[in-house]
Amino acid sequence: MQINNCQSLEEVRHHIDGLDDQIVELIAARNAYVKQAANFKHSVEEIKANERMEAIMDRVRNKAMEFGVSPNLLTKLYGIMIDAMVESEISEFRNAKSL
Ligand SMILES: C=C(O[C@@H]1C=C(C(=O)O)C=C[C@H]1O)C(=O)O
Repeated sequence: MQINNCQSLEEVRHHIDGLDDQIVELIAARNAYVKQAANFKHSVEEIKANERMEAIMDRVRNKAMEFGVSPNLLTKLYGIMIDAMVESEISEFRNAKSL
């Protein structure tokens, strides 16, 4: 991704706002796929998929280091995000079962 050399605070904030819009859209898309994962699982225990979570954390921490961002920040952000998405996957799973 190209990073512009900004000439004003307004320009900096314009880029930040644009990136925030994309981040929110990406999080919503990610959550939509996580919910679909419920279709392929058979129990709440299976939904939690701890091994997969750990693999994601490793991958994201490595990616963070590649891009010069704190791996601990990414661990915290992903921890919060995955916990919330697992909850939405569990709701999806329970709704599908009660149909
Ligand atoms: C989407 C899945 O289910 C859950 C949600 C995950 C995620 O948010 O990436 C990862 C593992 C599971 O906790 C999956 O098993 O792949």
